[in-house]
Amino acid sequence: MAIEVRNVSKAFGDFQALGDVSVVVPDGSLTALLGPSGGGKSTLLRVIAGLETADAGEVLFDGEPVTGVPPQHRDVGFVFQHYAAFKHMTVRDNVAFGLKIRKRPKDEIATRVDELLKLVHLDGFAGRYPAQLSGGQRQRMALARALAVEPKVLLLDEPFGALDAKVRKELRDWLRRLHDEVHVTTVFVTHDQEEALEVAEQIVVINEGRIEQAGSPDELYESPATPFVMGFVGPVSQLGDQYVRPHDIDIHLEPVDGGLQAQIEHVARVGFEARVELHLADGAPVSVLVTRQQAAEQELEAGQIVWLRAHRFHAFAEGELASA
Ligand SMILES: Nc1ncnc2c1ncn2[C@@H]1O[C@H](COP(=O)(O)OP(=O)(O)OP(=O)(O)O)[C@@H](O)[C@H]1O
Repeated sequence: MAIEVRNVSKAFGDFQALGDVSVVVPDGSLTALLGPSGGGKSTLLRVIAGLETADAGEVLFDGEPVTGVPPQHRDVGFVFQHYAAFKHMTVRDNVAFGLKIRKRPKDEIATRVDELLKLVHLDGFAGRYPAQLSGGQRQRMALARALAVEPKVLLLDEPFGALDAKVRKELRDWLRRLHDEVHVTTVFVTHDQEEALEVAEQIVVINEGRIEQAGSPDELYESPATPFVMGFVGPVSQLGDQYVRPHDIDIHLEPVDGGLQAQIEHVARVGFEARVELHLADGAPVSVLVTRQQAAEQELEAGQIVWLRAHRFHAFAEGELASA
């Protein structure tokens, strides 16, 4: 199901959490709402779910306004960061819950729950209780439970936020594969740019209640609309009025046309790359990524004076860099 958010505003008291937000989530897509804490991501997700009412604007599901439709009638599955499982119920019963209250036939429930447990790789865990699962397994159970009633939309609010880095990474890959299998329109909230870039087909960058940019991971990385987006989706340095990715800067040992003089502070060799930290004449820090081979050929070392010139850069009329 396609979702359209049209000119939605939402204030809490005199605080504007969302200001005239418009965004389209294509049918069957996997979309990330990405941005810093307090930017309005959860509020937007909750407005889509019907858990918050917008002050102005509307949400449309497949072209139909859903204003006034309560959450339970919106056909959405919802998973939060801290998933509240029924502790006294087994994994099987937790997943079956939505189907039971919809009074589906018993054998249909059994078949569907088996399918879902397999889908989330918990087939061996049906008889366990939530307390006997790891955090990652519990979130997978939450997803199975949300998927059980075949929602048209899956809304995930930092579903892996409370888990450690390694488990998050596993679940990310898993969510991506799951989406390839079931294709339900999915919107997930994250403040982690790597998570958004790796998992999502579309990323909506939200900051201070406004949409900075919506696009594919490549579009955001290659053609950021604002300095905020550029800084939020990847490392960036400023050379005069140019915003530059570290791998788009060339280091020259002699002065070059348009080159800026800089001094090397530190050279760190990481894998097959070398990260060169420098500062410009005015003291501004710059980070450059070169191949290890280039660092060796140029004999780059701390203290050295070099000249920097970008072979690719972005310039913006206005705006400030995000500090991600
Ligand atoms: N029920 C509420 N009452 C008052 N203020 C609220 C309420 N819900 C959210 N806010 C405020 O609205 C702003 C946006 O909150 P929201 O949760 O949407 O941000 P977020 O981008 O999801 O941030 P986070 O990543 O920290 O969850 C925040 O400043 C928050 O304090």
